[in-house]
Formats: sequence, C-alpha cells, structure tokens
Amino acid sequence: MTLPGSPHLNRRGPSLHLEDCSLRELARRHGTPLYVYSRRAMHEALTAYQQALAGRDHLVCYAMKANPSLAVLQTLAAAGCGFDIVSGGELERVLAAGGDPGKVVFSGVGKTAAEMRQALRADVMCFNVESEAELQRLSEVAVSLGRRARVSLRVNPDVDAGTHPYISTGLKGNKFGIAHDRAVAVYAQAAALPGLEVVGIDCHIGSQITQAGPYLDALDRVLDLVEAVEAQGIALHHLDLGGGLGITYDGERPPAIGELVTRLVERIDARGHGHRRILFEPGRSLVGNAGVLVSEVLYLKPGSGPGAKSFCIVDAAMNDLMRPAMYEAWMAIVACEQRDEPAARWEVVGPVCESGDWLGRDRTLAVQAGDHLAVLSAGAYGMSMASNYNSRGRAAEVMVDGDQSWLIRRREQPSELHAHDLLLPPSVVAAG
Ligand SMILES: Cc1ncc(COP(=O)(O)O)c(C=O)c1O
Ligand SMILES: N[C@@H](CCCC[NH3+])C(=O)O
Repeated sequence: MTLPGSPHLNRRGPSLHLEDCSLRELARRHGTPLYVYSRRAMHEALTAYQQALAGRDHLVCYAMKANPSLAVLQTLAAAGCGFDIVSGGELERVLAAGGDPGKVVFSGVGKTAAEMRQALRADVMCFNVESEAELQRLSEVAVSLGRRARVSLRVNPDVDAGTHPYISTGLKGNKFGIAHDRAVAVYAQAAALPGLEVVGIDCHIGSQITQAGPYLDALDRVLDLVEAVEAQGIALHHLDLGGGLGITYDGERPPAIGELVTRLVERIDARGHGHRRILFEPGRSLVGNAGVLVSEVLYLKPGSGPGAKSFCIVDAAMNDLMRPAMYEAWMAIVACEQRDEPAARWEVVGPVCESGDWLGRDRTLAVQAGDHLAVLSAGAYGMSMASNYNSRGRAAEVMVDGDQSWLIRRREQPSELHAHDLLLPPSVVAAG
C-alpha cells in the first residue's frame, strides 16, 4: 500500500512508523489524540526551498500559522529559516523559540497599533502592509517610537489560485492585499510617509495551490508593478512571492518545491529582476506532510438496514483537526496496526456533539475498538486550528527524529481549560 504524506511514514510488518518510531508505541506512551511530527521531513522540505534558491540572496520565511509549535520553530530557525507572522502572539513564539526577529515578515490585514509597536521594538525585518489605512497607522506608530518601519506592500494580483474558496486570497473579492490598480499610487504614498522605508513587494494568492500557472501569472503581474513603481523612483529591494504550495492529500500532484521555485526564479531572471532578494512564505509545504494525528478507536457502531452508515468513533475530533469539518477536506486515514480481517466501510467520527464532527467519510478500514488510526498529512493547520470546544483539552504533540522522540507539548488538562474563567462574586449569586 502506498501511503500519501510524509516520505518518512512506513510500515514495518503490520506496524505503522514515522521515521523509526512506532506510532502505536508513541500512542501508548503519551496517550491519544496525539500529533506526531517528523523532523527529517521538515528539514528536507526546507532544504528543497533553500537549494533551489542557492547562490542568490534569499530568505525562506515559514508561515508559522501552519504549525506554531516552539519545537517546530526551533527546528526551522536552526536551519536558517525566517518567519512569516500574523500576530503579536506569533512574534512572541518566534522569540521564545530563539528565532531571529531580523528574519521576520509581519503579514495580516488587521495589525493593531500595539502589535505594530511590539514588532517595531523587536526590529522585525519588514511589515507586509495590506491597506492604505494600515500604512498611515504604521507610519504614525513608527514616528511615535522614533523609528522607521521597513515596509513592503502586499498586492492583490487578481489571479485565481484554483483552490478552495475559503483559502483563496489573491482575487479582487478577497479581503487581502492592495488592489493591483491602486498599488503604484499607494507606493507613492508610502514613500512620502515619515515613519516608513519602502523595501519590497509581496503577494500571496492562496493556499493548497497545486499548479505552477497561477504563481507565474501572479509573478508577472507583480513584476509589472515593480517596473512601474521603480519608474517613479521608488526602489524595491526584495520580491516576496508568498506561500501556498499544496501537498498531496488525495492524489493531487502539486509541483515539487524545487521545480516550482526554479520555474519562478527562471521567470524572474528572464525579466531582468535576478538581482533582487527573493522571499518565500511557505507554511503547509514545509510541515504538512511531516505530521500525523494518531487516535484510538473507542467504539464501533455498525449500521443495520439498507443505507445505514457504520460509525467508527475515535477519540480525536473536529476540535483537534478542523479541516474535514471546515473545508470538507479529505485526509487519508490508515490503521496503525494492520489486521488480517476483512475491511468494512466506516464513517470515522469524533466524540464532539456536532453532526459535522467527522474526520473521514466512507473509509475502508479493518479495525477493532482499542486500535489506533492515523490521519495523514496533518502537520499543517491541524494543531494550529485546534480548539477547546466541548471543553476538550488539546492534544499532546511529539517530534521524532530517527528512533528518538520527544514530547513537545503536554496534553491540556481539564483544570487548565477553565483556569482563565472568573466566578461571579458569591453575593451576586446568592441574591439570585
Ligand atoms: C500571508 C500568508 N503567507 C503565507 C501563507 C502560507 O500559506 P501555505 O500554508 O498555504 O503555504 C499564508 C496562508 O495561506 C498567508 O496568509
Ligand atoms: N487553514 C487552511 C489554510 C489557510 C491558509 C491561511 N493563510 C487549511 O487548512 O487548509
């Protein structure tokens, strides 16, 4: 059986391993639901970007919203990676993991003044500004601190990334970026503001993109703008081409990292922009296939009668992995321990009180209660989108490297979940 997802996922006899670690053993040791990540898979993905950009001024800024675990950030930072952040909380995480703020780009449509101050004090490399109003605010904040903010404008190239509408960001109707036809004028405004220093241009057209075409179209639109902006005497040092490269969940065939980057760089060179610094902001393609979510089968509830569905109830739920419920995303589910018995078709669902709480529909699996199942390609937008719905503590996380493994996040305990709640004063309660 070929397993989509991490190249480091493998079967030894009946037993599913990530690198050299048995997932069932990890589940026994740390409990379930459990996220497990391969350090090698992350390193290899980052190296693919870095190698395709070798010999030119570049920086890969990991879009940490995909997976903000400190150990993941630490792993990537140590390998030379910068970060794409979208909040002050993410900046704190970068710093806590030992990341370099000088390699941070700050994206997002709704940066608050407090977040701007925090990022200016940390001296982040650049702000990707997404509106004219934000540009004004950032200049004021920088002036009030006696600083200048380095900025690049995130332009919206109006290109269809060909992905799920919820994760497409580069179309006119999306909230992201500055409209292509406004960009030259907004650059002129930026250059005239006292608190800003224009350093680059940015675009990010969406996520889980599986073709090179939309990237090349967006790049051409961005390079047209670069030429128009520079014709006005405003220098742009870097080109930030965003993230968005897809991974294989269900037979998709996205271009390999090296192949996509090489095609983009060739186009940049061909258009005479090869001297510029190149940035990418990948999230999913760095960590998605590095991770799995392991759960235990709690109960089997076979359907009876025509059309009845059979439910395989596991201890992971939509609060642990939102993607199937939120986007109807298909993610492969495999048994951690293969059984010889005949397989049956199951709806793989969690314990949360919602009919939309499913991880996989109509999956063919040979399972018994007590077995473990792994949802594959769960390293990106898995734990990072987890919630405490139904007062469920978030899962534990483990990193593996070869035959070594480390717990990198403790399972949340019930008492921690209400630790921020405040009771009303007893007098109020007594008064009825
Ligand atoms: C500004 C920005 N950069 C980079 C990314 C990373 O996207 P992906 O995980 O699809 O590579 C995102 C999310 O789509 C984003 O919003
Ligand atoms: N959360 C989305 C990706 C969002 C990208 C945000 N910039 C997913 O799981 O596919």
